[in-house]
Amino acid sequence: MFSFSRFVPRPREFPSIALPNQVRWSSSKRWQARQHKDQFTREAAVQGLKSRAAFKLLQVFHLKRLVSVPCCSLERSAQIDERYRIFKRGQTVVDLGYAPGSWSQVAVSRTQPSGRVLGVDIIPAQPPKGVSTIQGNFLAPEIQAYIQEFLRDPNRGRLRSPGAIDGPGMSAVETELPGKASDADPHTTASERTVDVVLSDMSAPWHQTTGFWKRSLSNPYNRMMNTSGNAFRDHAGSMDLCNAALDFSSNVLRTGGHFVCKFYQGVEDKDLENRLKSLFQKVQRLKPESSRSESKESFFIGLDRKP
Ligand SMILES: C[S@@+](CC[C@H](N)C(=O)[O-])C[C@H]1O[C@@H](n2cnc3c(N)ncnc32)[C@H](O)[C@@H]1O
Repeated sequence: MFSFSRFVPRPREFPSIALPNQVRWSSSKRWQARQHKDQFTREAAVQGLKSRAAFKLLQVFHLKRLVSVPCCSLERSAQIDERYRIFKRGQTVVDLGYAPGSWSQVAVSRTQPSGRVLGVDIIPAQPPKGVSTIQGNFLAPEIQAYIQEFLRDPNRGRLRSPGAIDGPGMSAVETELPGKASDADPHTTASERTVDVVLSDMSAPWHQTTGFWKRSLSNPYNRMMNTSGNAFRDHAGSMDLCNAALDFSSNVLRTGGHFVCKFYQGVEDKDLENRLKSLFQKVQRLKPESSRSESKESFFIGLDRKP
């Protein structure tokens, strides 16, 4: 149930800098050339993953356990998970900013056959098999209320028949544009918290500058940029998104549940880390190998939500 007409990008909060066409063109060419050479991009294509971002998630979890996994297959990393049990079968995982969907693919592969994975994104995208999705701005209270309503029913979005995601042509379990929901409930009781893992790879979508001719649902990167190139702006935007993801987690995450968020480093990340420490037994800050060294991108992982 996608509708481009209902898609309203988050308003730009800072004035844009107009770039001459040539500059835009050459940076886009550089991006394409770099993607082509990158080992994680190639490996993601070989493994049928929606993007190279999958390796960031795999490595963040494995780094936490001090296991070195330079560029491993989903199968190999599943063996490592078997030992450490970060994801488990049957779990509920919420993937905030899921598009194009490689983190959700990892989550589905770990939680199937009885798990459920809910992806939320502001942009329309073709969800990976086995993933339910809600399209909307996560920062909007009515979207969060809708997500919470979805999660409250523990069977909603769960695969109906085990093994169904392997069937040809099967796509999302449910895909929705939100209708009406009551306001987000900031005071959920422990028994109402149904989520085992919250993932957030959200980064503020800045307005598109190239690739307007593409209209492919499965390649949303051609319509949205994820960083602005301005370190302060990226940091400030990521702090808003991470803090919102953390507030949401405190409402929906079970005791013992886990949280991962990507952020862009800057002056406020220590405050975020302290907030994480008040909710989780263990908190780590990680920079996996697959995260480009020149970027200020980093990850927090919060393990074992306190009661
Ligand atoms: C780096 S991409 C995520 C990649 C994804 N983890 C994967 O594995 O394919 C960041 C996503 O966050 C989404 N996003 C950013 N701000 C958002 C918001 N306020 N609400 C929902 N999604 C948002 C963007 O649209 C974009 O698709």
